[in-house]
Amino acid sequence: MVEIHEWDARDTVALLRKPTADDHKYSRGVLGVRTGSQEYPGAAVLGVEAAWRTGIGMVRYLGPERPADLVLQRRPETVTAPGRVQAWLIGSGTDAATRPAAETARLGELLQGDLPVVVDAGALDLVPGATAPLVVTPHQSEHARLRGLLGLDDVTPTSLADRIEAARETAAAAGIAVLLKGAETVVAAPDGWTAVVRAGTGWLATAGTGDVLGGILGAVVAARGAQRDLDAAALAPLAAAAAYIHGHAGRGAGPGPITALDVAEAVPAVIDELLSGGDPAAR
Ligand SMILES: NC(=O)C1=CN([C@@H]2O[C@H](COP(=O)(O)OP(=O)(O)OC[C@H]3O[C@@H](n4cnc5c(N)ncnc54)[C@H](OP(=O)(O)O)[C@@H]3O)[C@@H](O)[C@H]2O)[C@@H](O)CC1
Ligand SMILES: Nc1ncnc2c1ncn2[C@@H]1O[C@H](COP(=O)(O)OP(=O)(O)O)[C@@H](O)[C@H]1O
Repeated sequence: MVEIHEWDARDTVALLRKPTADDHKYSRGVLGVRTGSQEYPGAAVLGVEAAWRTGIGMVRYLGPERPADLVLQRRPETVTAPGRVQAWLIGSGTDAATRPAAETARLGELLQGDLPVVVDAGALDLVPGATAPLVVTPHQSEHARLRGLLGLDDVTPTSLADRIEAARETAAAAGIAVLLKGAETVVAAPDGWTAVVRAGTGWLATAGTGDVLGGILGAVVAARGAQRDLDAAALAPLAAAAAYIHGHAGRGAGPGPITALDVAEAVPAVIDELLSGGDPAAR
């Protein structure tokens, strides 16, 4: 019988860290971001906004010019010069079919590196063969495509039990952490550790909320990566924490219709509540 961890507020706060008098921006974590494209520039803005709102020392945005301009308009604190980072976020707002060869080569280097990488959307095709510690964030259709690339059955399971089984199989086969998005988010580590996160609201089913999740997760990983080395097994609980924060930010952004940017803006209140000993699920 597979043990499934029901992820909660206490699990999440255990992975967060309040800045202290000893901190400076590099010790709090630096996230490198290569997201967005000519076709989907907004995804870059959403991910960068969410990363900043999650609480991080620095975000370096190193994507194309059009999204970079929009990112800087929204968040002038974003650094666009290359330099030291502790984690990468790639793929949101990109399409593998139109990705320039130079970008494929650059992403390939990151995926063969030592730093943890959050892989979303249009970079999921690069997962097979990658050796860096990875956490992938597919929705159901992206997960089915990824499984096909990995030589696994191209299934699109719908029941929770089947989604759990599929996510676990993908994680074990590729040696990566898998965050399978949905109303109930499933997180699986390559060693079999599995969690379900039930934190969201149906209002999250709106364009760009997955890009926001990528930014939250990137920031959580970079913050933790600034403290210690992370392997794929260590990335799975961080993914569950990010999904928990994201779901409760979605709830907090409501009660009514919400946009993806609303979700990013609601993240600080969730983190403050968690670090103050509160339980957003009790609201
Ligand atoms: N403002 C911006 O810049 C934004 C940019 N974005 C960027 O757009 C890019 C394309 O991402 P995408 O998810 O729209 O397209 P893609 O994976 O090709 O979908 C193909 C098929 O998959 C399904 N499907 C989709 N979602 C599902 C779900 N949650 N759960 C289950 N199934 C789902 C659905 O199939 P159906 O169910 O209709 O048969 C759909 O037809 C990507 O880079 C992303 O980051 C977006 O984030 C929006 C905001
Ligand atoms: N019905 C729902 N209930 C709760 N959360 C949902 C629901 N539908 C989608 N979500 C969440 O919203 C996000 C959508 O991500 P994604 O499908 O990648 O959208 P996009 O590509 O537009 O950013 C995921 O975090 C997912 O878990």
